[in-house]
Amino acid sequence: MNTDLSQWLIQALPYEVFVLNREGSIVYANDMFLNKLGYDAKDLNTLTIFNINSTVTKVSWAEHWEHLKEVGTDNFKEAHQNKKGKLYQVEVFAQFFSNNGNDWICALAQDITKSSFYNYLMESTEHMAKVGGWKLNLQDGSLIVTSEALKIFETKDKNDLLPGKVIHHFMEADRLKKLLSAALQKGTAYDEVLVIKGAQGNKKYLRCVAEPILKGKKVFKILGAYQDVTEQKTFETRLQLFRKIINNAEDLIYVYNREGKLLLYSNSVSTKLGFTKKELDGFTIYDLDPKITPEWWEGHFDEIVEKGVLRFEWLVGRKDGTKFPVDISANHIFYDGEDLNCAVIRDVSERKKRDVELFQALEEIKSLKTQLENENEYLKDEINQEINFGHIICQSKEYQQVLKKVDQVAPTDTTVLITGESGTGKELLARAIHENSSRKNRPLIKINAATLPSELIESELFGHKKGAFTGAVEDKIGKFKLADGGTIFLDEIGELPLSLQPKLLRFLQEGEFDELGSNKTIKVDIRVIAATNRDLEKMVADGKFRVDLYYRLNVFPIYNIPLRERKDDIPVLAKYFLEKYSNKAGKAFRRLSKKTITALMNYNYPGNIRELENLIERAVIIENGTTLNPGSWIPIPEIPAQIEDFKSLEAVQREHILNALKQTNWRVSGPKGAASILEVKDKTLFAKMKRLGIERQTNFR
Ligand SMILES: Nc1ncnc2c1ncn2[C@@H]1O[C@H](COP(=O)(O)OP(=O)(O)OP(=O)(O)O)[C@@H](O)[C@H]1O
Repeated sequence: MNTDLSQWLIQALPYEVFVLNREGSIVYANDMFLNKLGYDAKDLNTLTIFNINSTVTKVSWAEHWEHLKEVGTDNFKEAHQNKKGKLYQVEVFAQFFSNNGNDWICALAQDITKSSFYNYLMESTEHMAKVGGWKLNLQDGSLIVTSEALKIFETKDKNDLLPGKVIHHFMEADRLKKLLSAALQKGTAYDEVLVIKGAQGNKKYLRCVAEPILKGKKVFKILGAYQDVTEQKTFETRLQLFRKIINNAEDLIYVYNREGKLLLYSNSVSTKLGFTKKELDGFTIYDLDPKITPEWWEGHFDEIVEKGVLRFEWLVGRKDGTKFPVDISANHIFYDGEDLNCAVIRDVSERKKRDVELFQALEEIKSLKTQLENENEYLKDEINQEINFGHIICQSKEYQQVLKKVDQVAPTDTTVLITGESGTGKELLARAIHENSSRKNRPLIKINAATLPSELIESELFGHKKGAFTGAVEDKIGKFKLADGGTIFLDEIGELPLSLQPKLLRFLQEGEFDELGSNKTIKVDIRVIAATNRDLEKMVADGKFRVDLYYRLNVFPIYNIPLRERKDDIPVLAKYFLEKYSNKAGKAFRRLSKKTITALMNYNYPGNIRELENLIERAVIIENGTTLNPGSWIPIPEIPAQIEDFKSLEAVQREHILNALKQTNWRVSGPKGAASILEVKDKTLFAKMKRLGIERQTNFR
């Protein structure tokens, strides 16, 4: 090769060519070298390796020289610096020459800045975006894949990514197979997210994209990419899950900003409150709760921001205007540069209802407990009184008639008035009525108006509140409340003070009363049985008993006949009492002698059965043996029609006139008047009435 040709060749090569001597001086360089580094040919006298590569030192150059001398050639990458100081990357091919005792290194350098930077950039970007590319040439079947694509499939063999093989990485292999064959055969592009299984069995979501390139109608290349979107997908799935949780929540979930605008809400807000989503989308807190003012909201929002979370009770309104109680937990969230209020609202209607029910039940239990305690107290007192009820002894036809009435009225709720002399067994009848009624499992409460001081009767009957009067140091439950559900037995009703009669009347009419010192009306369900040994009709006539009350009580009267009018009962009663007191006293009496019975039958018993009972009790104490014979204890029969039994003339007249007036309904004059019946002049009768103090009791009739 001649010198010109070799010179031309060196200049024409697409490389920077330069020759260096042992000292590192550049003794020759082609134009490309000079141009690239910004030097002239005349600079070659002074230019050294140290000018173009600032990292080379004298020592490293000497080592490099020796190394090349030994190995002959070498290939490496370096950074060259141009005259202005700018660096660029080069790939160098260096060769050691020796000629006539002169040694040189000849180097060929190529600027690789562009290719290496873009490669680096591409690789880093692919890695950051987790995108691996591939290109399939259908002409020769060759496949090019990027290193990131291999990483995604966790393989080193690019052939693993050939269509026939890559499908096996996928969990839905058939899906990808279909997509690939459509791309290969018809040139159909695709962009889908599919799942592969990683080496550790972990799921990876891949976005698979393919872009076929066609020549005419024929597919000749396919460009594609796989992107690992597992993170996004997991995030997305989690987001969907959170959304689902929020939307399925029973609780109402709202997110508001400071202006009160509703930014987000759970489905329950719409379903529970009755607003459409369209309505809610434009809502503010003020639309949802018109009670809220901007000042309140501002203060509330500040408090949430300050405290992080606030819990409180509230009433939430539905679209139809109804409201329900809720527990609210309002949480502060700082999101996207903005303070938000995320409120979780729980409907507590059921709980509140249960609380009220529980409270009511507790109150009921409390009141039942007090009632039971009171009943218990009462019953204890009753037991101490040793009343012998349940043993109604009867043989006479007369008394059987009385008991028949008891049988008839017992099952009803009708008010009963038992009249009769003292000791005839009125209380026994009252108990028999109660025991044979549906109320028998509830108490029979007895109150005797004759045994109580009149000022205490009202509180005893109706109860009082603490402080109702001086001495009322605590609440007292009245007998009426105590008897709720059962029967009240008002013994000696004739003794009830006139002042209290209206209150009893109100109870009989309405079934309600007020406790003393309370304006709360109490309603109870009670059957009333009253008893008296007094002539109530006369008391009415005398203005001592209210006529309206009398009629209310006298719904079903039972007259308890005196013992002298049912003498057939004397033998059986006497035997019953003999056994009772004999047993009690530990005596041996078994029977009464005929004489005793005759003697007992001859007596009239003004004290009725109680008197007979007392007699036998006394006899058992005095006498001994198995048969009770007459003794000092036998009462002497009364002498009938004693002088003191006669009424005065005035009393007889008074009674006679009153009877006539009752007949005429207090009409004195006229053909149907009392004067006409009594065959006296009107004037005479008026005068007599005045003298005898007969006055119509207009307030009761
Ligand atoms: N048929 C009867 N069989 C057995 N004992 C009776 C009978 N009738 C009354 N007694 C008894 O006679 C006594 C007096 O009866 P009770 O107290 O019921 O009379 P009362 O009419 O209510 O008297 P008072 O009007 O004085 O209150 C009681 O011990 C009662 O048990």
